[in-house]
Amino acid sequence: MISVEEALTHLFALVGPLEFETIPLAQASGRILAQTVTARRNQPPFAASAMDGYAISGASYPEQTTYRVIGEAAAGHRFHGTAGPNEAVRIFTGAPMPAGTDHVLLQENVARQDNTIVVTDPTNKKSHVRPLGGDFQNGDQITAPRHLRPSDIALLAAMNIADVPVQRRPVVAIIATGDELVQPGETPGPDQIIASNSYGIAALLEANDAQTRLLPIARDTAPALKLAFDLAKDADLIVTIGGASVGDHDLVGDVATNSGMERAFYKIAMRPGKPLMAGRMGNATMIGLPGNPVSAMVCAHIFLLPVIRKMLGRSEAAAPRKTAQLAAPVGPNGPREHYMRAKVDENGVTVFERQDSALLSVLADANCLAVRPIADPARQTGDTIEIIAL
Ligand SMILES: Nc1nc2c(c(=O)[nH]1)N[C@H]1C(S)=C(S)[C@@H](COP(=O)(O)OP(=O)(O)OC[C@H]3O[C@@H](n4cnc5c(N)ncnc54)[C@H](O)[C@@H]3O)O[C@H]1N2
Ligand code: MOO
Repeated sequence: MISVEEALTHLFALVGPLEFETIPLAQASGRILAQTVTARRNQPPFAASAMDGYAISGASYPEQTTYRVIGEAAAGHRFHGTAGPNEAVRIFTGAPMPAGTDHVLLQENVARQDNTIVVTDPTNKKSHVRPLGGDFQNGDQITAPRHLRPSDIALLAAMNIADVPVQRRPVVAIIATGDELVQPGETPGPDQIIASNSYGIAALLEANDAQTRLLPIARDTAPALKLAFDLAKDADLIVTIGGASVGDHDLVGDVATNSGMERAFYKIAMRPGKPLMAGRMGNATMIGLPGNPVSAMVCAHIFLLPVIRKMLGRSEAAAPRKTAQLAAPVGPNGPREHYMRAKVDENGVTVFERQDSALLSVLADANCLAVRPIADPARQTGDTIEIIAL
């Protein structure tokens, strides 16, 4: 058995960043910017009014209190003349500042009669002008890699970048295996249960920028598994669930090898998740997850997500850990690194009593995994422990 750390090193060696693709801006939210992009314009492209009011020359103000209104500038429609020292141009928010002006009197601060305005409140001395390029300038960059949030989409749009280079999302084929499984919504036979892992894992991967394909459930026969691998061969990553252990019906490893998988490792000193396997299969990476529902989900957090992140062009990094204080004692750990279902809140970390890797209800109650090193002794309330957020 190898350590979790060694397994991650093997996995990182199996995958590299995928190529980028160019997609329309409207589809780019949530994607990872793959190439640094450069603004080819200034924003605003002209000095612009920030308020509705009257544009004047600030040099004369506030001594000058009366101005003659000589025209109008609106957003999208500049005033083409030049304002003299005691002249004003009616202006609206977003309009280019007319030649000869550099200051906007708020309309609330003047009284207008016909074509004359009189300043009624000279205390407001702000210019209310947005300088040319005050937001961004020609040549300013958004640096890759970057997870594009809605505010980035707005900035890209303002920069007039209509097509965005983003990292291609890895395609992950998910194969649930087992004679006992039926799909959610179907009627299980007396010895059957509902396939849950594939749905949980697909949800987790989709939330982390992968595209998932849920393949039909593969029965516990070599031809059924072989067919599943054939169907999955165009994926970037093939994830099997179950059939990974040592039972007579655990055929995934053998069939994968017969289908051309070059194994990188099998079995890790981890709990849950011991019978994990991985290797290369044609152009794809294959990861065989254990069937126990919590084992599969925990392995997805600890191994699949870092692999997906590397495929998306991010640096090689294990699931991020934080430290927290125990809110209740925990017993000693055994010979495998233990990822215990736990809850963290303002009182600290409480490790759940029931840690069987079949218990999805316990996993759903957990908001973190408390990580116990190999042979970690019993720990007391207040001791520091590492956790991984779920
Ligand atoms: N003699 C030994 N037995 C087992 C060992 C061992 O070392 N020696 N390891 C145990 C550990 S640890 C695990 S984890 C499991 C993993 O077994 P498999 O990967 O072969 O998984 P299955 O046997 O196919 O299934 C285990 C369990 O999970 C249920 N399952 C499977 N797939 C799904 C799915 N898609 N959705 C929901 N539930 C699923 C399946 O019905 C079984 O109950 O092996 C131990 N045994
Ligand atoms: O290692 Mo198994 O994955 O404990 O349940």
